Amino acid sequence: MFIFFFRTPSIPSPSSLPTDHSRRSLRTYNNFGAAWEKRVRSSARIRSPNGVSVLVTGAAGFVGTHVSAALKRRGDGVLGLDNFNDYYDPSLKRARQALLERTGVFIVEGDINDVDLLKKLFEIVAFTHVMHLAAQAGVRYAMENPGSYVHSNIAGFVNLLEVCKSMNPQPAIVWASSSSVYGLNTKVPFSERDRTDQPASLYAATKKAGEEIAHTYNHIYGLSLTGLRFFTVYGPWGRPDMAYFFFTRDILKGKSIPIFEAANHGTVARDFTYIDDIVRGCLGALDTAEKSTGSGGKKTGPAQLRVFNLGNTSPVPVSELVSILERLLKVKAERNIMKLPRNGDVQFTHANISYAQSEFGYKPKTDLQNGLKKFVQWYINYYSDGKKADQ
Ligand SMILES: NC(=O)c1ccc[n+]([C@@H]2O[C@H](COP(=O)([O-])OP(=O)(O)OC[C@H]3O[C@@H](n4cnc5c(N)ncnc54)[C@H](O)[C@@H]3O)[C@@H](O)[C@H]2O)c1
Ligand SMILES: O=C(O)[C@H]1O[C@H](OP(=O)(O)OP(=O)(O)OC[C@H]2O[C@@H](n3ccc(=O)[nH]c3=O)[C@H](O)[C@@H]2O)[C@H](O)[C@@H](O)[C@@H]1O
Repeated sequence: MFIFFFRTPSIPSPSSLPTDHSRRSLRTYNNFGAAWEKRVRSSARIRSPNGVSVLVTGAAGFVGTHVSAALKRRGDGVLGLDNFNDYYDPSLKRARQALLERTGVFIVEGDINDVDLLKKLFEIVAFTHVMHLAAQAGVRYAMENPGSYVHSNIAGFVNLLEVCKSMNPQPAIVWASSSSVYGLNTKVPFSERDRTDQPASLYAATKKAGEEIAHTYNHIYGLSLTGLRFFTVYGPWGRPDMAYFFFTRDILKGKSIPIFEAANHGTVARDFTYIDDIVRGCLGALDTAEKSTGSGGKKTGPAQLRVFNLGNTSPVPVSELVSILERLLKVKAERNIMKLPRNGDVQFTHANISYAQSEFGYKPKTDLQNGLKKFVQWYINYYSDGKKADQ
């Protein structure tokens, strides 16, 4: 029996989303006017004595919004860049944009593949850092739209690095890799020294490729590069394509939810990590990033190259995630236990975070129960007024 205690929200399911991520040209974005340049400058203005100026790519995304807001709060100059693609409900990205605008962060609408736009942004602002979070995320969608992963995670990353390497001075770059690079690795907890040559999805393969590409640009051009392997991040303003988000929606709708199980009733588990912990990790990585050592495409000495796990260190079975949601939502889920399909998912993840702990004191503080409580509160509040719920 299902108990509905408020209006059931409805958001699009990932499978119904369009697969074409348009590549609009620079001109269609309405960039480059005097008013636009003024907004760019104002957003990137440093407001505290030790502040830095950061270009945040993927700023209208889940992690990008939280990181941009945190940087702005402490007085850094922050400029966002996002192409607002329709992988999931773009109105959620617009709502995050509105939230950031209220704090003084401007998001330029554009693609990281647009070299002219990137150069223009660096011409206006001498960014000290790039927080690169723009990517095609999601492990399962890679089977539907592989090209979008190549476009954003490989071509887009290379484009961004090409522009950064030719700057004088070059910015330091902190960017999002993924726990998915551990792929079929069975040694737990996952350490940065473990093998990452068995990706289970094209998404993971593009993130692993990103780590190798980072090595090349560090080696040849002296770019300072820090990759962050996030572990299944969740929280308010999250991503509708992720299980905790659409499980919430479907439990409330009374729709059955597919829960994956490994062979012989093996547990599928994730090291779910709360967004505030990830934000602290991102800022720690940024604050300890050393300067790049090149300028105008020429390296003058060795530069920093790092990769960190940012996880929670306590994996939780997906069935337990569902039980927590049931308690928080006060609704019983209709569970459809399914064999883990070969769809890009791995059976479990578990982070060893000692490296991030030693380098910048990373220490996750929020357990899944408390983190989901905050997510559910946000979800109910966000969708309760009928806001764009039926797209
Ligand atoms: N959320 C997680 O659990 C998780 C885990 C591991 C790694 N990551 C990585 O962290 C980063 C942020 O993830 P998220 O969860 O916030 O995802 P997200 O999809 O919410 O954010 C990514 C943003 O980048 C934008 N974008 C995509 N391609 C672009 C392009 N070519 N040009 C400009 N903008 C583009 C999207 O519109 C989106 O707003 C991604 O690199 C993702 O791969 C996320
Ligand atoms: O940590 C990471 O690197 C990755 O974390 C998440 O990927 P994932 O852990 O697969 O997160 P979800 O898609 O939310 O899945 C969470 C769990 O639910 C399970 N699941 C998912 C979907 C479903 O229908 N049923 C189900 O049981 C998955 O097998 C997985 O164990 C993000 O979606 C990726 O972008 C990110 O790179």
